[in-house]
Amino acid sequence: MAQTLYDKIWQSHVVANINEQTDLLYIDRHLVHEVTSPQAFAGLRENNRKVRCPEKTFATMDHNVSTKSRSLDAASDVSKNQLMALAQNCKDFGIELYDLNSINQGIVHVMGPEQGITLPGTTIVCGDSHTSTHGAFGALAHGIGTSEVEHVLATQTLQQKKARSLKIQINGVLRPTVTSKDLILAVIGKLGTAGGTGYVAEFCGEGIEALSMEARMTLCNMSIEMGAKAGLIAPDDTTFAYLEGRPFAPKGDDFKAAVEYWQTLKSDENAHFDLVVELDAQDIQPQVTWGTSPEQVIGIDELVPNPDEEADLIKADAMRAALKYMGLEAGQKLSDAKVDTVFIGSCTNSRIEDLRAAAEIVNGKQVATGVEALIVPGSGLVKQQAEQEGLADIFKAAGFEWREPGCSMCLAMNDDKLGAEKRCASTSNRNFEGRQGRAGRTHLVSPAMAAAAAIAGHFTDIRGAV
Ligand SMILES: CC(C)[C@H](C(=O)O)[C@@H](O)C(=O)O
Ligand code: SF4
Repeated sequence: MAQTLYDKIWQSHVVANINEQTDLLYIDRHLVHEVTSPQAFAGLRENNRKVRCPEKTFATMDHNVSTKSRSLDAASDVSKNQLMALAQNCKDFGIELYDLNSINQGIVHVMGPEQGITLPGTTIVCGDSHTSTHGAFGALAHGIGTSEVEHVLATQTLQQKKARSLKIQINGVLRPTVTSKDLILAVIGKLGTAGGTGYVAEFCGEGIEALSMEARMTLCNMSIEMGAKAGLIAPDDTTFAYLEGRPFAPKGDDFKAAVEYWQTLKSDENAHFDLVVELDAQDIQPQVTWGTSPEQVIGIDELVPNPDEEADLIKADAMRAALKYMGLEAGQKLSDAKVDTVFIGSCTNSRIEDLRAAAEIVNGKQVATGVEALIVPGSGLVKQQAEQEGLADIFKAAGFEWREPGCSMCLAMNDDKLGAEKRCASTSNRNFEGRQGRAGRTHLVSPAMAAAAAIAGHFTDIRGAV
């Protein structure tokens, strides 16, 4: 029977059938960060258990770290305790940890692919919802809860119920300056934040094949924001080229053999999908969210929608609440809203290509007066590369702050908080109330759109700007 990519990965990882819908799956890679792991390790200790496969478990410090300094002491007391607990747990259980002294330290979803830990056809879990990022490599990757973290640490397996399959086909290629961030925002705008609930979404078509690995990661990263369990993209030559030579990727003949297998990892031509959605890449323009949910999004040349014109009364109420919180009026142009803060970072958009795209806009210009703008690279390696390429100098000369890697203002667990009622152009993935700081107003955009907002002091249409 014709199989989807999801079916293939699933089938090759079944350890046991639990019941008709549920299987016990083998987990190839387990990524760990400081926020969702302490109780899991405590559980192991209580039951006198070991980590089953420490060599398949990788940890990094990201959510709580200060981005102003690489010293642990720069973190708040609560954060420092959590970071120190992670260090102790990794030491006690024999797990590789990229701590603040390591150049490999960074946001867990930037670090995994960068190290070649993320490989096609593998199952990957992490106590973090944006684990979906790794699906860009054709890995079945999703977030898990803390009790599941403990289960995977102890057994290297996980009970899972098979999801339905969703195919998102992108016809044609994106226009210049339109990125995969705009594409996924447009998809979420179309399907809604619950549109993917109960599904694993496979992205395919010409528009996907043309994307770089970085762009594919951005896309899969946000598939969780439409409710999907995971995002998937079939691996191809772009994937293999990215992986070759990475520290944990297979080497030499092993790599060749792996590529042969990886080439089989695609949905068969007649594979059945439970739902199929098609989009035309050429129709997509740079996107900006106007509300407090990623689905509340418009193209840069559209007007903020009017709740009075929304037939669904519940939706209309949510729109009114969002407009109030965001300090916006129905019918206004987003380009008229003054931006106070610009955040370029997060596991969605803090990779080298993202920084290159932002630098291209910024080069030779100045951040608008009164705008606070920060760049937080996704990892030590991204930071180093950006410095070597001269990007850091471009940003610093323009008036951006150039920070140390971490999650930072994506969720403001450290000192990087958006001020109350401040408007932020952010390259992150969530614009919920208070996400970046109490009463802060988040607009999700691509790195180039964020960079342009920093220079202009408001949102602008970047088409034709580069
Ligand atoms: C802290 C963690 C549990 C959380 C997540 O799972 O997504 C965080 O990464 C986020 O983005 O909100
Ligand atoms: S960067 Fe943001 S979305 Fe990504 S893992 Fe960190 S907090 Fe979560």
